[in-house]
Amino acid sequence: MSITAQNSRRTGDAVPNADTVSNTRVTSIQALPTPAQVRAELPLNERAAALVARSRAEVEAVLRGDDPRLLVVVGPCSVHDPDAALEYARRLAAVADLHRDRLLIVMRVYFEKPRSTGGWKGLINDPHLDGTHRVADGLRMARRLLIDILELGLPVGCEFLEPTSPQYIADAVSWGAIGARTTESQIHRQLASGLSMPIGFKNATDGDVQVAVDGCTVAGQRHVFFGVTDEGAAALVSTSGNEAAHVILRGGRGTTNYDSASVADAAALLTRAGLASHLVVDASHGNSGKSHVRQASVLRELADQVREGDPIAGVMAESFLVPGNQPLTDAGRSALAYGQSITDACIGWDETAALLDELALAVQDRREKGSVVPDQLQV
Ligand SMILES: O=C[C@H](O)[C@H](O)COP(=O)(O)O
Ligand SMILES: C=C(OP(=O)(O)O)C(=O)O
Repeated sequence: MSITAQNSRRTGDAVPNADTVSNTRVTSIQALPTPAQVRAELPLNERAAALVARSRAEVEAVLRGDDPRLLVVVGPCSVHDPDAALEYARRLAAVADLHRDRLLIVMRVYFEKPRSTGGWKGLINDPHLDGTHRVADGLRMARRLLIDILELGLPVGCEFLEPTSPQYIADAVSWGAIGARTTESQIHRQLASGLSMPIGFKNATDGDVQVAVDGCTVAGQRHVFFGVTDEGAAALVSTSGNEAAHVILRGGRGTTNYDSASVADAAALLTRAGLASHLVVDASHGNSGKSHVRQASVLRELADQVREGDPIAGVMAESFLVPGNQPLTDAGRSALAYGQSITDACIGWDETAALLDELALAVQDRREKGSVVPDQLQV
């Protein structure tokens, strides 16, 4: 029986039956192409796979303190226009190459947006920005863009939100995040335990860091949970645990936690949990009050903290071609300015390039001072 038929409230039915009690609030269910189909349409070539494998290992080495560089995850808050994201990637690839001895730059390429109170949920969920939710198009557009960016020699980082979306794209991803709104979710912790790349857990939106530490602990364990096969059948997934889970400090509602004392407090929580104390700090979100202007000054302060030897293995920033952000209105894509965020405000390209220079100098100074991130001593 079709969902529509199941949903019809048959007022004449005196006795509920299996059809009338199921899916009463579901308006449609549509099949998607399977992960295997989308991956076969848009395969990862050997060069791209080698870059993914190498950059995942490099990120892990930076997080352990075995690689003295600073991880920098930088890019738009969200991708809404693949052409603009690719133009950004071309510019970033050149800068990443310039700073490759001091910075390990991973482009932030976020396709899934967890929203506080609703709104556009990202390119995969609504790729045409018009409420049509052509998710099959979104999955293909996302995968195409990841492959194009890898072709430039640039590794990519994503947030993982839908539990089954990684099967469509995760082979092209070198670093991942579980966001502040899902960091306490068992489903996302289980997911992280099976993901192939290092995964950062954000502290919660209220600023609680312990939930992110717990996220790392749980993601490090083995799990068995519901999933789908590459061919789209219901399945049981067993995982080995992700030993490269780490904490991302992103501030909270009205509070920041990027300063040296907060970083030290978080490192102590990790040590108490028996985890390595390496950290990533997000200059955006709660740490900047979502102001791109403030975000740039937070990054400058973080550069000083790196220089002084704080246990900061990586930083994150939201940056795009044009500074600031713009609303997505009913006029949709046609009314948007090119290269400007439609979610959080981003630092513009010129300032981003200058900030990356400053971070590279800070890493150089840290090295010359001989200070190292603490895990280099502990692991
Ligand atoms: O990074 C993006 C946003 O901060 C996140 O998706 C939440 O956005 P919202 O608070 O505007 O919904
Ligand atoms: C939603 C994001 O961050 P957070 O989970 O820290 O709010 C994001 O980085 O897009």
